[in-house]
Amino acid sequence: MADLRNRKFPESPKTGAPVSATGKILKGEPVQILIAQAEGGEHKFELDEVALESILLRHNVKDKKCVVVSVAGAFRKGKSFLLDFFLRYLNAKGAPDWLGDDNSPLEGFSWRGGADRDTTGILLWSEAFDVKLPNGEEVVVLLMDTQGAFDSNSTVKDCATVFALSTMLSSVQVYNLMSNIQEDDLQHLQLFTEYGRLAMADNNNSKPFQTLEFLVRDWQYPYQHDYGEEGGNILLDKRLEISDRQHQELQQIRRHIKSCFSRIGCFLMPHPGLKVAVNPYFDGRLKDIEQDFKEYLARFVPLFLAPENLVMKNINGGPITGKELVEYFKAYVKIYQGDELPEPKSMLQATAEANNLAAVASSRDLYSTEMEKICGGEQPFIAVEYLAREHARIKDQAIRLFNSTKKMGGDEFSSQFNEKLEKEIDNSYENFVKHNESKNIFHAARTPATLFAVVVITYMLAGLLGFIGLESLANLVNLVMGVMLILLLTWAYVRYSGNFREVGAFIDQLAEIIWEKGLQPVSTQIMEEGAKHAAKTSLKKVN
Ligand SMILES: Nc1nc2c(ncn2[C@@H]2O[C@H](COP(=O)(O)OP(=O)(O)OP(=O)(O)O)[C@@H](O)[C@H]2O)c(=O)[nH]1
Ligand SMILES: [Mg+2]
Repeated sequence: MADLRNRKFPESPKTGAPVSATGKILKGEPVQILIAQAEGGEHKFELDEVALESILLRHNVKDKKCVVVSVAGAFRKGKSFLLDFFLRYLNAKGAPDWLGDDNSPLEGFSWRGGADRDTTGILLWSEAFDVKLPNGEEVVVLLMDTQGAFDSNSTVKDCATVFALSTMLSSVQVYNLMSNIQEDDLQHLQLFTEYGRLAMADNNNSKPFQTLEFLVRDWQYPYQHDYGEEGGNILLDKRLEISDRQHQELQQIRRHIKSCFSRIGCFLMPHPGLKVAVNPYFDGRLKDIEQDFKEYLARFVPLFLAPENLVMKNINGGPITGKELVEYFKAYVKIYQGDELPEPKSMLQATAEANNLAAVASSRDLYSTEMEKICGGEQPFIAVEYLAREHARIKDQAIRLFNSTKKMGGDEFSSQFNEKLEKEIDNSYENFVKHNESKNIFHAARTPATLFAVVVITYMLAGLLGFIGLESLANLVNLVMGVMLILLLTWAYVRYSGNFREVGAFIDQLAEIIWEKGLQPVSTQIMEEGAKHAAKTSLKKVN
């Protein structure tokens, strides 16, 4: 594919179409605008702004309203192949034999046989097609090809990003499905559109996206529902029907899909024949395609591309020009490159995570309830060692409950939740310890007791110093006593009123320092001396 980054399109003076270096007018080519990158296991998408602007900022596009038709769905299901017929229709400019001759190979967006994915990221056709609406207004039509979902190289996030971006930026999204509309197709649609809706600023309650067309390829039951639009809509009504008898989950999927799109339709396509499906040398020529398929293709394409059926791209209720579309592309891609959106996950991973989180929550509840019984608000202070022993016992009980709860995802997956549980339990143990401490009246009375002791000591010291004539020193000690008294009264006021709590905390800290550095060593010393003295006296008595 041409590298548009380093290439500048000079414009043809007459038509505005890009011209090659040799001056020959190009019919157009697929241009990669969203590039999928996988580096060291990390998947990212990057917008090629130069390539995008080379299409949308051309003078015949930038100020015109745009119609954007995209095809999305699982990989290897003929999306690019179909888009090449869209190209033929637009190139024919209304000619009735637009399907072309029997022997021309099908060209345009890259398509091919084989089991491995072909298209990656998002591509636009380099030419925006000028179309005149029945009311005389000129608009441009853009075609968008997308990376197929669910191939073995893409994560759920990759698939969701491509689908969401193409839905947000197109006016018609063709949801390309094989054989039938299955429940998993609806589930994926729900996941992907929700990922898109999250990224869009929700200015009003209107539906965020425009037209969604379910295109069922290789429809095998025409005897039940006819090929084409009519049969498709009957099938669609059946699949999207909501009834009270349905499970809530099924009802919710259907409600979600209906709430996302302004219009939803369905078309049943016949099988194109074995040459298309399995012949490795098939190059897209019409003579190798079944008549039925060609007939219904000729009905399907104009449903979206005939001038009277075009749907203009609208965002926030207004039509969008090429210039504005560039800005929306940039803004939306940036959202998906950032971290603010939650990561879409596979069904198993999401379920396993929910199971594990629920198990963590019930084990944590068990821990809290049992610990509350031992040292909760109503319970008196208990010895620290006893509390630690009980904590170990109940924590063990909670972890055993977590391990014995049935969870999806396997042991390795659970181990990170086990760690989370342990961390949460340890945190709440710290709180229980603090709470228990606060019930210890000796601890609670430490500040007033310390301050009071200092007041008494300074009072006696001041008296003594006055008695031996050291008046100035006695005054200094009196000053200290006064400060301590003020601190004591302030502390009492803070505790009583609950105001100025930071002042209270400061006094507590000060008292703690006085206790630890001054009173506690002295009192320990006195106690030790006292004990020694008592031991000596009792020894003398015995002798
Ligand atoms: N069975 C069947 N095969 C089709 C149909 N249309 C195209 N094909 C074949 O499907 C194969 C894949 O076509 P592509 O257009 O490359 O498919 P794609 O969905 O774009 O694939 P990716 O780009 O890998 O996502 C080709 O061999 C086509 O011949 C169809 O309606 N039914
Ligand atoms: Mg493709």
